[in-house]
Amino acid sequence: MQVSTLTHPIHAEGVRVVLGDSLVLDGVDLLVRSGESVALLGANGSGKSTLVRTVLGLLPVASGTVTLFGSDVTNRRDVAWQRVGYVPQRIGSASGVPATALEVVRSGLLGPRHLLADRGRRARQAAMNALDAVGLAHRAQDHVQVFSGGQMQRVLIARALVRAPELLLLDEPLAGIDRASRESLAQILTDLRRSGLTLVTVLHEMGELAQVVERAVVLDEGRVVLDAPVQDLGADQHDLRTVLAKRVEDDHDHPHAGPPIAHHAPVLSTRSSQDQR
Ligand SMILES: Nc1ncnc2c1ncn2[C@@H]1O[C@H](COP(=O)(O)OP(=O)(O)OP(=O)(O)O)[C@@H](O)[C@H]1O
Repeated sequence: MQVSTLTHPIHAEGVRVVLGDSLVLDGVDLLVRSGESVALLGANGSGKSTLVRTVLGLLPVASGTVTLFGSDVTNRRDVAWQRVGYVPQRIGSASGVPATALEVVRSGLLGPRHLLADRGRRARQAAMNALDAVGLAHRAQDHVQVFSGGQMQRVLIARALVRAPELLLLDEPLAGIDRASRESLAQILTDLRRSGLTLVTVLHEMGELAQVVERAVVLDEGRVVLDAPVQDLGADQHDLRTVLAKRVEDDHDHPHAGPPIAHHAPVLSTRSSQDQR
């Protein structure tokens, strides 16, 4: 049976976003189906975070449409926000008022319709379950100020998971964390994916998340220049510059084959995210 496109977790069509004097997104199409794991890749300033924030209805759309689970994000009251979790680019663990991991995760239940939901045993249990999903239940009462970058990232994921979303968007979850934490994060996201969660992850490069991602959407200067299953990218999928250069060659040889690509290879950093921060 064919599922109506209206119910897809994300459906963006022809999205243009202007910030200041800049056209930051220029006709972006993005369809994310239920259960998919999609990486948004691209160089610094290519528009990845802007696309995520636009999908979340946080930025005005100059033209085009964005729907979340079939509801236009510009009509915020219509959107089923409890179905959507968002993990922003990592905030420093030392910032903000002192709070335990449990308190940070419970804050994920706050919101106009959840004013009372942060109290009581049910909320505590939901927060503990979310901490358990990221392997931090045993640190529930510890202050996040003492957490490492990787542990803080896991707390922020738990905060997004506490409402049991169906779609989780993560902005640069690997940035600035050590290798062991990146591997642990990859395992957590693998488990979440197996549980049926739809994942959209902003990345500079796939790195440890290569096994979690099934589709790569590459942005360059506000446009989608590649949208392809990861398995089609070949063995050298970690080096996107090589992949994209090859795609351009293939496109030249077989102009009608494969997904649409740009006529120039976008410059993508091959350095790790850590190097860039
Ligand atoms: N509020 C703003 N006003 C003007 N320009 C902006 C604004 N926010 C972002 N931009 C510009 O939009 C472009 C895309 O930024 P964006 O943060 O979406 O890129 P990105 O791909 O996520 O990059 P990074 O990996 O560095 O986070 C950049 O050139 C940036 O300078």
